[in-house]
Amino acid sequence: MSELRAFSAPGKALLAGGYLVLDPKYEAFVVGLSARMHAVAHPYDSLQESDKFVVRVKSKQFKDGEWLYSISPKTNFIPVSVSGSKNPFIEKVIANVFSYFKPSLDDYSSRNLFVIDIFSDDAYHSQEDSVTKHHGNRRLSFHSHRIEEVPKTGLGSSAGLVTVLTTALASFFVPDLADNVDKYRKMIHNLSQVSHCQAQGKIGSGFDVAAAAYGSIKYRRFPPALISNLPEIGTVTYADKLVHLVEEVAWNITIENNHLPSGLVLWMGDIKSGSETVKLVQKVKKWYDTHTPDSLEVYTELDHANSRFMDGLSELDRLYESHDHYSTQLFESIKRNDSSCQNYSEITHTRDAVATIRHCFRKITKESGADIEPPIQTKLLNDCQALEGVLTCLIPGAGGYDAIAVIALQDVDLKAQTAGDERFSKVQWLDVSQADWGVRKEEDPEEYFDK
Ligand SMILES: Nc1ncnc2c1ncn2[C@@H]1O[C@H](COP(=O)(O)OP(=O)(O)O)[C@@H](O)[C@H]1O
Ligand SMILES: C[C@@](O)(CCOP(=O)(O)OP(=O)(O)O)CC(=O)O
Repeated sequence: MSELRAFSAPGKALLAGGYLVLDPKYEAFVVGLSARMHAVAHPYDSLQESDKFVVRVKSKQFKDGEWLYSISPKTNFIPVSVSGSKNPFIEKVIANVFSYFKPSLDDYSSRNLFVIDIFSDDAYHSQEDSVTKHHGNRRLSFHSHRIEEVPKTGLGSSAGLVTVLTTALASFFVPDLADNVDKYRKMIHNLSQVSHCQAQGKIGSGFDVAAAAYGSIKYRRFPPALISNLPEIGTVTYADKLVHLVEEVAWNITIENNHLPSGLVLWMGDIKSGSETVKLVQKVKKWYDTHTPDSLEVYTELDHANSRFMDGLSELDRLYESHDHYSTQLFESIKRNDSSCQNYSEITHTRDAVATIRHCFRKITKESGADIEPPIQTKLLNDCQALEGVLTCLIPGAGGYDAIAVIALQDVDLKAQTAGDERFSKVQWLDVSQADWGVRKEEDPEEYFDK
């Protein structure tokens, strides 16, 4: 490509289906966020040598944020770090995009250097030890530490990175990609799932990658064996098997557009102290296996409550759009958040479903030792639930100590309501909102750079 082009992919919040979504039996609801990961692909450049490709990925907001990989058809597209500095997510994206397109060096002689800049929005990382600077027309935070050392807020930075980098790198091989992201969305999604799984060590359900590719969705995962059955990267059969998996195989996945009701918005509260998803998942799995058949009953109850929660939100969405007397009264009653809410089945259905979800998670917390909704979070959520304009609130994703998610009317200001209130002193409201759209082209790539 002879032109600069920019893409972005959203962060995520898993509102329903934590833990269950690891099993293809259950559906989850994940919301795409306004915090986005960006990749700007530069025009083709050339190396002195013509016996390899080089991919240079720069992430200048982080100390030492530059990774240089060489890659060649002669070694079956195994990326080799040139600078010595490695980033597993970037490495797997390069391996898979090259294995998928199998470019020949002859076709790319004198345009075999691909340069991509990564930019990430503030909400992904703790802003301590960072300086905000204007960069082109954008305000970006620059950190004094390496990417691995900067605390995360849990919005899915690696999934955003993998998805947007896959898109940007693929645009070197697909001339019409930049103007047709939709046409290539499934390919981008499937390739990104493969790379993310390989880099992460095959732990996750892939909901974060699916949200990065598609935005707010109802999601059911693919069978994990699809990816674990691939041969090793660099083996002679890898590229063909990858193409077959991305293009031909039925993934048996559910991805359906789904969003928060109009008139309601998401608030994400960051609680600074983090939780480790991998450890929580291990404890929950152990609890599940040692508590059958009761654990299956809890999962079934959770699954039904998740569906009722999603249905309740859809009902509220339909009502909001109707703008009739009933719906106006209903939304005013959420605004007051007083006993009148009891008169509206749409509100009580949604709240009862969330109460059941939270009850089940507290039960699992107690029996497994995995702090999904520990008492301190219960108290915080109960305090949030009583705020003006709040429909409902819960712990997103794997839960733990790191975040809360609140669904509230669009014109209430939780920041102002909770300011100076000791009960909320640990909560930092993130500057994010729901944003339904998945990976997409950004119209003005020049605006990322100083003129
Ligand atoms: N802006 C970025 N630039 C380069 N690499 C990034 C960036 N954001 C995330 N990563 C990669 O993703 C890793 C974090 O992934 P992970 O632990 O899965 O966190 P998350 O839950 O936010 O996805 C980082 O250590 C780094 O390798
Ligand atoms: C337990 C889970 O079902 C949900 C975890 O959701 P989080 O949003 O907490 O995830 P991380 O950002 O990876 O920490 C695991 C999964 O589905 O991958």
